[in-house]
Amino acid sequence: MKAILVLEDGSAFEGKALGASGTAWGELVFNTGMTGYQEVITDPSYAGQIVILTYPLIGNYGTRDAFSESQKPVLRGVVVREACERPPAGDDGNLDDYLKRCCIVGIERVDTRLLTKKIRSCGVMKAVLSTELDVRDAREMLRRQPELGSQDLVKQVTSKGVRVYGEENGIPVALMDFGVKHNILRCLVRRRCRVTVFPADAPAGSVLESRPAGVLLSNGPGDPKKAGYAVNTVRELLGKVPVFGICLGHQIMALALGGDTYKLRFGHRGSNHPVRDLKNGRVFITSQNHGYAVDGASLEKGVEVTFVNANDGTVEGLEVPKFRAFSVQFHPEASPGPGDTEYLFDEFLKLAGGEVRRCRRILQ
Ligand SMILES: NC(=O)CC[C@H](N)C(=O)O
Repeated sequence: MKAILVLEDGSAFEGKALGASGTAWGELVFNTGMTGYQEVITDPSYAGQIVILTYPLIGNYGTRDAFSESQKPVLRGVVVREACERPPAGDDGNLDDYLKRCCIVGIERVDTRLLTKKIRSCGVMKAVLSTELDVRDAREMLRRQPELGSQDLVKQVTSKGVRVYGEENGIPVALMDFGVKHNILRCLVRRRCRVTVFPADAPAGSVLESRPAGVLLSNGPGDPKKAGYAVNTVRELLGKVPVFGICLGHQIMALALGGDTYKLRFGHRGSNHPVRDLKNGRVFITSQNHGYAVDGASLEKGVEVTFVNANDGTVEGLEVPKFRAFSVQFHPEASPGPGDTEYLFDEFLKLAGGEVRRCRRILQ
């Protein structure tokens, strides 16, 4: 079956249908990771987006439940050069079957290099991916769609109620779920945390009532400014309990501290983005997936920049010693990508552990 991809700039591409049939529109972005396609496809931060996977062969080691970063993918579509039809035996099906099962439309046999270069020079844009429409109808549909940045996508992916993970007597950590990737939970549980997951609109009072030793602000989709309710909550939490923000959590923390965020032209999405630790000059290779960034010039005194992107100099990390709070734009939980910065969970637990000791002293 044939599929088409029509871009906001009027260009149209024809390829072979991959996954479910149907029509989807979204913001067209690209991810440069060579592996980890299932983790990318199931990352809730891609809500509302059609993702081009730039590595030319995708699906070559099949799919497995264990690779998923959420219950089900919420991205709108997938674009690849070539999808492997017959991955090695023992996997839970090929990419085509997987996307069909998840009702996600895709397209293959399109020039992903050309598409990526287009986005790199013109910036991210809206696109329609369809197995049903002709190019004219797809263009017409595209004209009627709102800007993605105008929507609160966190509401669509956050958990509905409070959930608890990990051992009963573990370090109590509260997690604000803006669209959390499973591996963040795994990284905490592996470190003997008892994680209480709160919906994005939970009030600060309820979070503090769980007596957390630290609060983790998760990754998530969309423009951080559209989650104003979460910014207010984080403003109330700061200073009362150690805070660690990851990606959207980092951006929300920056807004809560009075800073500003802006949209990048085409974002950072991939598994090999170098960041420089400003404390010691060390460079780490990180996993990234973001379209917005914190404006370094907007930060008030007392808010320190800890990491910068070694490619474009954008802000990659913040620290506020007086609030025992820090945050990173990249993904220390990786999945996909290198685990170089997983040590940041240990740093967080050192801050939180301090809190546990402090609480014990007060209780004695
Ligand atoms: N992975 C994330 O948390 C992404 C954060 C935000 N939605 C952005 O695109 O910048």
